[in-house]
Amino acid sequence: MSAPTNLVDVTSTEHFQGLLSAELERVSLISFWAPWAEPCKQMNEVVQELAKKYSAVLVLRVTEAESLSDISETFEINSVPSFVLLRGHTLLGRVEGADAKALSNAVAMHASSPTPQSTVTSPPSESTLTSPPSTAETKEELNARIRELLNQSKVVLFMKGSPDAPRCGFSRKIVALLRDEKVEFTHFDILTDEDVRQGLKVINDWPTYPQLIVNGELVGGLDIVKEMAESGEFQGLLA
Ligand SMILES: N[C@@H](CCC(=O)N[C@@H](CS)C(=O)NCC(=O)O)C(=O)O
Repeated sequence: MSAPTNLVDVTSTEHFQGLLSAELERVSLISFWAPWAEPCKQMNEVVQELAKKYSAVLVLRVTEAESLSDISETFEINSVPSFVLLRGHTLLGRVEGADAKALSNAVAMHASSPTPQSTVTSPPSESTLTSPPSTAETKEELNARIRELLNQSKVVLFMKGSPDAPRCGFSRKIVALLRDEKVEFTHFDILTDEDVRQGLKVINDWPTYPQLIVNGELVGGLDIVKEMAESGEFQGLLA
């Protein structure tokens, strides 16, 4: 039996990011599984059936492996099987354990419609051709707002969630690092504002979060800050 084309085995973090970022409006089901875990076998079949039934949903299988541990950590996966539903990068829901019914219900709730879906995109409706409502923020206004956020304090962390309740493993790690280094910082939760989330990526030419800002300028994400802290360069930057 050939696998449906919307069912993809993730091979690396970059592969995963690329697939998710390709269509930010698409619903994805991420299946975290391991070949050694018996309950995953049965759930793999359920996942395959769901992929067939909802061809508009992108189904990504993440096998438990060191090379993919960043992905599991981001979604705070502690056991397999576990499932996460996203729209683009936004979390819609999660199901833990081999609960076929809960998984089917969750997918049914968020998937727009079962297959067959037309692959032809319908022409934009009239309303999408008109200019945005006057209340919408212009690009200039958004950029000005982002500039203010960048300069709200000497050290600003753009992260997912808050320092006390991070919603991504990378954000959690950078908060721990800043706390270890006894750095005072303010934060902005990019999950609360999609415009800032996407706009800041462009301004800083940096595709991911966390983003650490010192004196209004991007220092980097977790990897860069970690390296700088290890070499002592980071402490110098704050002096
Ligand atoms: N290696 C990166 C990891 C950060 C990362 O991959 N973040 C992802 C997942 S949390 C991200 O922000 N993706 C874009 C988005 O969610 O908008 C770092 O050093 O900061």
